[in-house]
Amino acid sequence: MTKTPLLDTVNFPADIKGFSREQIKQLADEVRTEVIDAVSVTGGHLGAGLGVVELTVAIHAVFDTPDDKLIWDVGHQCYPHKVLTGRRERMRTIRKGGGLSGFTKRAESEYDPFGAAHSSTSISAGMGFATARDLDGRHNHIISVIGDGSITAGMAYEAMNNAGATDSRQIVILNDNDMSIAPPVGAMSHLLSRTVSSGGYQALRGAAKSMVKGAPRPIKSTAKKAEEYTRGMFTGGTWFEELGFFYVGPVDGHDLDALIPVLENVKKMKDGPVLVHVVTQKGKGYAPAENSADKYHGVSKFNVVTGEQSKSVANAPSYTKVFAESLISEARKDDKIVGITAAMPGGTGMKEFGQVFPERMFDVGIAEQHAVTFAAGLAADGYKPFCAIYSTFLQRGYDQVVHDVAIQNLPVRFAMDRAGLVGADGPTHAGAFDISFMGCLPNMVLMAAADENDLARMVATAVARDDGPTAFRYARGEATGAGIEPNPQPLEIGKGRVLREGSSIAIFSYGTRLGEALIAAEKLDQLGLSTTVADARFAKPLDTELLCRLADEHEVVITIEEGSVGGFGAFCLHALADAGRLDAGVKIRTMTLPDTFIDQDSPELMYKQAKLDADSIVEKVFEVIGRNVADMQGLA
Ligand SMILES: Cc1ncc(C[n+]2csc(CCOP(=O)(O)OP(=O)(O)O)c2C)c(N)n1
Ligand SMILES: CC(=O)[C@@H](O)[C@H](O)COP(=O)(O)O
Ligand SMILES: [Mg+2]
Repeated sequence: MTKTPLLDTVNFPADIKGFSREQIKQLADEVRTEVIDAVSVTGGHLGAGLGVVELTVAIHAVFDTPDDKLIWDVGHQCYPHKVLTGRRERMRTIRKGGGLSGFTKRAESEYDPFGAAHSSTSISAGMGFATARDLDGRHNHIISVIGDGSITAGMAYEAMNNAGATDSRQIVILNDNDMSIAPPVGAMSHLLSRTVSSGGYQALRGAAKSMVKGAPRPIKSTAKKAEEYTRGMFTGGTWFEELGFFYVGPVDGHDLDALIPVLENVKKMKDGPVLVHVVTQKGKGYAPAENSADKYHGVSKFNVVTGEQSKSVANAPSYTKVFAESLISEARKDDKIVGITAAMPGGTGMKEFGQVFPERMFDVGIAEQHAVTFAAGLAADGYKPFCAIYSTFLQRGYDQVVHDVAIQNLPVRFAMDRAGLVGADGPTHAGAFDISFMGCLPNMVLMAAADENDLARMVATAVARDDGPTAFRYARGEATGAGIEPNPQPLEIGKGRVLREGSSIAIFSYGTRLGEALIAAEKLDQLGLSTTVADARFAKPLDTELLCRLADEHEVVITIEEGSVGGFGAFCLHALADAGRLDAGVKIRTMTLPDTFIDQDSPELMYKQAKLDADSIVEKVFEVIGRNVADMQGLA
């Protein structure tokens, strides 16, 4: 007998109330189908969401969102949550310009009480909500859902350490799918694996419902403590119990007959933090995802029937690939070179490096703070660590960059991928600030690659620099197609390059806006404004000699960068001021990312919105010389 579709009747979680257990199971199946279909059209994060379909439906069925606060860690798994919270109709706009965010976002829905995208924040945020509730005398529930990868990051422990010492009710659901983006690493992962593979868990699986049926806070009787430890020894919960959490689990996260009673009982618990250990499968319910190594963590558009993903035609290698191959080439000549990643071997290219040098590649888990100081320790003892962390995620380890690397002047090399705007991941992932936050540090050498050849040379430059820290940034995606010279040589530190000589306008570029600068120069030439284009290559030390020459020999100087205010342009202004060039009245303008956060779109459209494209450069020049394009066209 065909079942009446239920998802069409569910706009918000309140519509699930009153559903029978069988209807809830059917709804979960329909949500899974909906997510697969939507992501096949949009691309995006798939595996994580498929793994929490049942958990999402169960949470919304048992708890009363949005009064009960549901906080997703990272938020890449929130697509089922968005389907059930009034956003089903917009799912096919996800990660598109003007569309839904690919992560949870406060501004988007009252069902998203806290935004995410960077991992491991949910328990801290949850404790904030729980404390506010307690201070207000309210009684709503706070539920944080954090993955087994995300719980390896330091701030998750900071939060558990704090929460575990209070009696404030907070529910932490540990979504354990034995995956990060890559297979998980570290002792916590081993602990959780032991838990789930233990005979105790297997034996308890059938008893999950009764395990906490009406379970009050553990009576501190010997018998009860013995039972707790027994359970803990079987199920690994002891570690969490010792931190002050009432541990429940492991529970099969796809078995709604186990999950719902557990959550209903947890909901009745009266005081203190509870950790519910839920075991799920990333990619669950979609064979191409279940059978893939990365469980379809992040996908492009795909054929639902075959699972085959659409491939974009690349005319040039990605910057990531150029970095990986350059580092491998350098490491063949120098056995002191080691590579470090914080749970992103694939995205950073460290996976390729590790395939060639398995004993010299270290994946430390989602632990950027640790990654930086781990690298500092290696550098202090004679190694050449390349710490490959996306610009945005390096923000998580910034004090370690200052305190453990820069102050001690240790030769750590920072490979900052995803510099600038990154497109679909939006503002949380933009590499917008590293020029500012790295360039202000004494001892730091800071570079930006404008093409693949310069990236290869910057890797060589970083290898060669042993007398202090070096950082270099490069963009997400495809390089320019300029090619790479054989045996790329180190750059002369602090020296830029001039790509075209003019006499009226000078564009001083840092990073991959160089391409737009060259296009703008052609346009300006045609309009009678002879234009020089120079690539700074270094934001620190700045090529002050070249900059002063540009200021002395041109009417207008424009600086441009894929970074926030307070970066390359600011450094240029400092240098010109100190060299007395500003007294001389040179007309200088700095083109940076706007002092706002830019929502997701294609990178091209985002840079147009940021006014960092060729037409905007031309516009800026005309603004400075007080003419409009029409006048000048008359001159050309
Ligand atoms: C601070 C930070 N570092 C790295 C990332 C990149 N990242 C996104 S999801 C993910 C893996 C998360 O694993 P887990 O929490 O287990 O979630 P799952 O994908 O398995 O559901 C990583 C490393 C991030 N979002 N934030
Ligand atoms: C959710 C998350 O933070 C990662 O999956 C990130 O989206 C990867 O970014 P790239 O696609 O640029 O590697
Ligand atoms: Mg996981």
